[in-house]
Amino acid sequence: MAELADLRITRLGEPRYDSPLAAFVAGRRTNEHYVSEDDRVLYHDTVSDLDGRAPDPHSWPSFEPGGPRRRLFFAPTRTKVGIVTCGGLCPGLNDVIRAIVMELALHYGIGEATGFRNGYLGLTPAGPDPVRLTPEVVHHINQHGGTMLGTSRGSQDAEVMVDRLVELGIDILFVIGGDGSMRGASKVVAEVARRGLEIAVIGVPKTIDNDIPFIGQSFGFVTAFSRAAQSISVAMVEAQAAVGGVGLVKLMGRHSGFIACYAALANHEADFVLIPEVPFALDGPNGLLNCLHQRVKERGSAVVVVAEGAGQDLLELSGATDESGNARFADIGVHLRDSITRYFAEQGSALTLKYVEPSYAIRSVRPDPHDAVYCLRLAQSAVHAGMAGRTDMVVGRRHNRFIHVPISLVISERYSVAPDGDLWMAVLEQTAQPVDMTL
Ligand SMILES: Nc1ncnc2c1ncn2[C@@H]1O[C@H](COP(=O)(O)OP(=O)(O)OP(=O)(O)O)[C@@H](O)[C@H]1O
Ligand SMILES: O=P(O)(O)OC[C@H]1O[C@](O)(CO)[C@@H](O)[C@@H]1O
Ligand SMILES: [Mg+2]
Repeated sequence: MAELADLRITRLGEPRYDSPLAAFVAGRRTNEHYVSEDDRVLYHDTVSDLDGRAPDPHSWPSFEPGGPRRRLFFAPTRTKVGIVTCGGLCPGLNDVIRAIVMELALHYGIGEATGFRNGYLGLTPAGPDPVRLTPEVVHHINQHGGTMLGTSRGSQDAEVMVDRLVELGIDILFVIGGDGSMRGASKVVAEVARRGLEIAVIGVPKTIDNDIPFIGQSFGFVTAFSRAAQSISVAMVEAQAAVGGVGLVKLMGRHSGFIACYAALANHEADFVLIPEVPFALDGPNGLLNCLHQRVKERGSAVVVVAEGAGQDLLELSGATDESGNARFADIGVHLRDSITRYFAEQGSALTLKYVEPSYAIRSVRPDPHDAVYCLRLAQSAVHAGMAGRTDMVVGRRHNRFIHVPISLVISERYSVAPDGDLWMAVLEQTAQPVDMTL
């Protein structure tokens, strides 16, 4: 839960220039489709959340709304902008890059941006040279998945990165990345502030895992779980056609099981969903093996969906990490495949197990139309925020309104599936798996 003070957005200074969009924005008042720039978007959305609060709504926790401002901190046409994409791929990265460049060009008269290549590495002397991003260069990039700028993991020194921004005269840096990238962005902000510079850092939060808090939903997530749902359908068709058919689908989701839950709910085909947030046992009456065996006996086949971070307590962890310090998990998919095979053999039951792991296929694709629109609108919000001199923030959407969220907040915790929440309840209702699979 955040309080009003946690939701304040940092400004580089007083706005100095009239926006080319001023006439368009002037006179608009908050309504169901738009939030005026002087208004705020409430954090809470239930009556009980507001019980006991002071009567003045201005004291309630609320977000600064996204959108164009009448006055700008940076001069239209003269501002220098950098863009970087970091961390794992996600559907829509190219859409965000394209929309930032187009918004800068079309509305603010800024004809080009600097694209830093291969993530934060591109902001250091050891990295590849930056590229010029013009409307012509980015025009068709949204037709492809991935990122035209490339990406990377691995830590870079904030002082070195700020040196590079100063050297190139960058006024606004757009960081398109996940939780790790936002931690990196926060260090860049701190270094910029330490030197007393006027460089804005604006995040566009990206992760197919949907594990970033306070932003509503991350772009690319809908596309990713839609692709994952196709793999579940594949597993179901294979399982149904086989004798003692079991479809086992392993999906991405390091710490948060949103992809597994949504993909499973999408077409009602999963019998068991296993996620990092909810422990399960293999053995025992409610353990996966017995329940799965029963389900196959009753229905002829079954489908198990497992997120990569689920059931790690059942495995031996190596303690290894990737270049960014993220834990490298033991392979729960292979462990389940072997355990199920052994158990069915012990029971003398027929088993045809089809193991499906879509892996990168769910995140390297271009976004579905829903995500493409979301990418575009997040990018436009990010540009408006940067031009108005906001910094140390990311864009998001809450209650269907675009908002500004301090970076400190989005890196303060991880968003995950609540075991007592609506989403997990929906999964339990749809799969009819035991509520507690550890008993
Ligand atoms: N605590 C941190 N401080 C500074 N930089 C960080 C920190 N954590 C991560 N970074 C940097 O941010 C970049 C991306 O981080 P990471 O590889 O964890 O991906 P991410 O942004 O979390 O995206 P995703 O989890 O969706 O793949 C890397 O270059 C990494 O070194
Ligand atoms: O193999 P890579 O590129 O490090 O990415 C894998 C990780 O990235 C994520 O998709 C998050 O972007 C995780 O779910 C997954 O474990
Ligand atoms: Mg991450």
